[in-house]
Amino acid sequence: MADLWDEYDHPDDQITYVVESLRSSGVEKSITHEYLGCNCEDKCIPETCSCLLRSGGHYSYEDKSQLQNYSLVITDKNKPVYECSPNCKCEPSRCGNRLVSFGPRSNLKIVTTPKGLGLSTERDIETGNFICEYAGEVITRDDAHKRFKKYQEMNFNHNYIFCINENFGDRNIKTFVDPTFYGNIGRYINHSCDPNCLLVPVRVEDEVPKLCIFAKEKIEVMSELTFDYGEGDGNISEKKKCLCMSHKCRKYLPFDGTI
Ligand SMILES: C[S@@+](CC[C@H](N)C(=O)[O-])C[C@H]1O[C@@H](n2cnc3c(N)ncnc32)[C@H](O)[C@@H]1O
Repeated sequence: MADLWDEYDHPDDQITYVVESLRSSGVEKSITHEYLGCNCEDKCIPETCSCLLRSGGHYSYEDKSQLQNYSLVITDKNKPVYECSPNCKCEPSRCGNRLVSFGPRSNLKIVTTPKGLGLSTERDIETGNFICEYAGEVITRDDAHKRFKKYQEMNFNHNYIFCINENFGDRNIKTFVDPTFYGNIGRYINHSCDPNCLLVPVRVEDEVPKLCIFAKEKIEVMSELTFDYGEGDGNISEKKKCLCMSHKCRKYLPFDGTI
């Protein structure tokens, strides 16, 4: 966290900009550090790198110096995606398994939309490219419920609390992120029932995933970036009318009734 920086800020100074998610103390206690990282002496390749061998995805790229052009390729949906981390022995400048830990892409812009503020791009984006993390406070399920109720009582216009629900075999993992007061540029991404982005949990250094937004398709300059809040079982929200205007619109914002 200490070295990470990005070029963005919030238009509202009541919101604190954080470059990556912060963990509330209740969440910190549940972290296990069983896996320490790979022992690759040179670059990491899928056949030998222990991070890539345990990962459900890898990045494909032409030129290691062009991070913005990396694309995520999911190879096994039943495994979490793991990036190499400072615990790994590989040389960061040669390792191709590090992307989201370097922060969001450039040329993102906060815009005004009928859904409130939104996020758009001032440059074309290719399929699979990384956009940014949906960063905020990682909170417990209990806290998510309490905060949601509190924010409703305070008549907040928007709900930012997001729950990602992952299933790996018998294992179910729910991660709750709240960027209401501490968040990054990702908190402005609106929902669409026909989105151009996708949320993928990526693990760097620990088992609490970063909620990472990738381009689902080629995105043209000045397009609004959206993802489907319902994909990972979605945000915690009241039934609110969806304004995505797509022909696939499901009429209401997704609501996660399972949490
Ligand atoms: C993560 S915030 C997105 C940024 C927000 N629009 C803002 O102004 O800060 C999620 C909230 O934005 C609004 N929103 C997002 N997508 C929407 C949609 N498709 N239709 C209507 N409202 C939407 C809802 O109020 C939702 O609770």
